[in-house]
Amino acid sequence: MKTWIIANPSSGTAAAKLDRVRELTANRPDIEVKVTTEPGHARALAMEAAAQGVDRVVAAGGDGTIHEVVQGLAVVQDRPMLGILPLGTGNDLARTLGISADPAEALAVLDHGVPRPLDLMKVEMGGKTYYGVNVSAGGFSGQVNEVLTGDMKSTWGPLAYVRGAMTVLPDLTAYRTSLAWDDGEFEQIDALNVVVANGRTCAGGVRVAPEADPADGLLDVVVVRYGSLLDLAGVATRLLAGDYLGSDDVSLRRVRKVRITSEPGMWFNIDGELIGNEPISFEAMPGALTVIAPPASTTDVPAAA
Ligand SMILES: Nc1ncnc2c1ncn2[C@@H]1O[C@H](COP(=O)(O)OP(=O)(O)OP(=O)(O)O)[C@@H](O)[C@H]1O
Repeated sequence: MKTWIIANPSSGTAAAKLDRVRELTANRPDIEVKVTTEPGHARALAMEAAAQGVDRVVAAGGDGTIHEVVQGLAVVQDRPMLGILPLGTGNDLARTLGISADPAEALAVLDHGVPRPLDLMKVEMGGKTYYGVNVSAGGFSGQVNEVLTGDMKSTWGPLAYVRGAMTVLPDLTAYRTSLAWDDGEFEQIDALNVVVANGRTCAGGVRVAPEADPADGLLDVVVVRYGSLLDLAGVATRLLAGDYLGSDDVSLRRVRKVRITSEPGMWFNIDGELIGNEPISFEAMPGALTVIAPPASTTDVPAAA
């Protein structure tokens, strides 16, 4: 079986781990390591792999790298299987799938793991199409994303999100939000944040969709209502503890499709990459990819550990 590892040398922990990956794969003629040279390169390499009949494409990097690889795989006809080798800061999709951040353990999954279906999210905004694989968030999360700099990420690591949230808190916005659900039903909510999730965590382990199943063919849509600051502090605490779905300010709906418009326009990110603040629509692509996951993947249990 032919495997390409597409590695992003600028991902959070690549400097420390990439040489180890090279070492571990040196005697494997079936595995080629391709190192990206610029943003967008991982997408092109994933498409090239498909064109050359490569069986498995391993995204070696963080969620941004997996996102780029997926942009390539989503648009080809014969999709290679996806593998994941976590070299990022947050590595959130790997957490959901139970893939270790240790290179030797993650590589072992390629030999001993099992192919599992993985849904994608087809996202449309401003006439452009994107494919999300982990989590898309708008509103408060988008505002945090806007203030996050590369420096903040390297200084704070997984805590960068909390640092960013502190910067944004004084500017909390109530978004008059319209949600059109797949059955045509329509809802209006004053929202602080909207999360559309395939995976369970973002920003390095924050459990924004603790019950999401990336193989159920559905999107978990979590809406946090705009409330008093006191309530929001409660939601934030419960969010970090992974039980915010129990809050009266938070609702979860599992759907195939949702279209979201808001006033003012919410800034949305997809898998951590900021895309814009125009109306946005999401549609699940059930089992669009096959991912190689550990035999006992965390998606077998209803909530993340
Ligand atoms: N060779 C490269 N040089 C510079 N940037 C790159 C290169 N290849 C990819 N990128 C960019 O790096 C960013 C992705 O980083 P990635 O998400 O993998 O790491 P991270 O931010 O440390 O991890 P995480 O998202 O899990 O916290 C993407 O925006 C991608 O476009």
